[in-house]
Amino acid sequence: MTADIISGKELSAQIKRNLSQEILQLKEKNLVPKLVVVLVGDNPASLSYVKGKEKAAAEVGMDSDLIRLPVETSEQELLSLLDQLNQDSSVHGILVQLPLPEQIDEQKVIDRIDPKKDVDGFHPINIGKMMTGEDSFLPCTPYGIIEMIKSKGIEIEGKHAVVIGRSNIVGKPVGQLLLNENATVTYCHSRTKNMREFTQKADILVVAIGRENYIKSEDIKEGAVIIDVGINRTVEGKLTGDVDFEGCKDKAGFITPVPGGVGPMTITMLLSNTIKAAKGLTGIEG
Ligand SMILES: Nc1nc(=O)c2c([nH]1)NC[C@@H]1CN(c3ccc(C(=O)N[C@@H](CCC(=O)O)C(=O)O)cc3)C=[N+]21
Repeated sequence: MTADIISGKELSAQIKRNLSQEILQLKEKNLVPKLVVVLVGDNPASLSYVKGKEKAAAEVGMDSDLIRLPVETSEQELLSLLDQLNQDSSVHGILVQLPLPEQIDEQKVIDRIDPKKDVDGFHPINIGKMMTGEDSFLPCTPYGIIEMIKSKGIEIEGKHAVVIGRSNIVGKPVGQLLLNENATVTYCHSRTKNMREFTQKADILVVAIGRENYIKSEDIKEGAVIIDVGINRTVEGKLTGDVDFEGCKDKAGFITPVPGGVGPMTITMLLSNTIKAAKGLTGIEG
């Protein structure tokens, strides 16, 4: 079998065309959705992601601001900035780029963002609503993954979905969203014994472990849907995922590439969430 490649780049381009249209309509009603990204420190990878977010916002005609703070910023300073942004009615979406320097408690920061402006979907209120299936901001990477699967008309209901990784930003929420779509979900992680017994049974395999070439063709089931969330830099500086793409592409039914897969979709869902926030905060519809 030769896998159908799910291009996050192409799907993103399609979705962004629709988002641009929606923003034009909102602008006619004097609403310009605005995203503020806060970056503490100067980690090069973080800076590169943040630039990607700004570029994507500009592409769809959204306003965005990047607030850069020095690496020695105190927790209190960051919390005060968030209070200001929460109060500022011109700001609809707030994203604090993670990870944060060690003197800052990430959970405290996430908890301080107004849940109505929490376009990352990391606030406990939004996580709770996601679990009960209420309308909420969905975390961007998991949301993008579900959209990628659905874009190919793949049925999720009744499928065995296996998630490798249990982080709060990817593993846990993607499992929850798959469960909301009526999949049977198994979580694997660093303490799982005989992980291959699980991965070989997966109809849908989501890999978010952060290790290059972790999943090889012998680890997957023929025809499976393989979603690669990994972003690893090789010694040569090349970007690769957690899946041996070349090895798996002749066995999988569907597979996502890195780059050009889940990454671009993460940014696109962030834009979508920011439009949702702008509409929710103002009551204006497109
Ligand atoms: N509060 C917060 N929210 C996040 O959403 C968040 C974060 N912190 N911290 C870091 C991770 C990582 N992340 C990526 C987004 C896009 C690409 C992406 O577009 N990648 C391109 C390649 C980009 C390149 O060449 O560097 C691709 O896969 O094709 C990657 C990674 C968002 N994150």
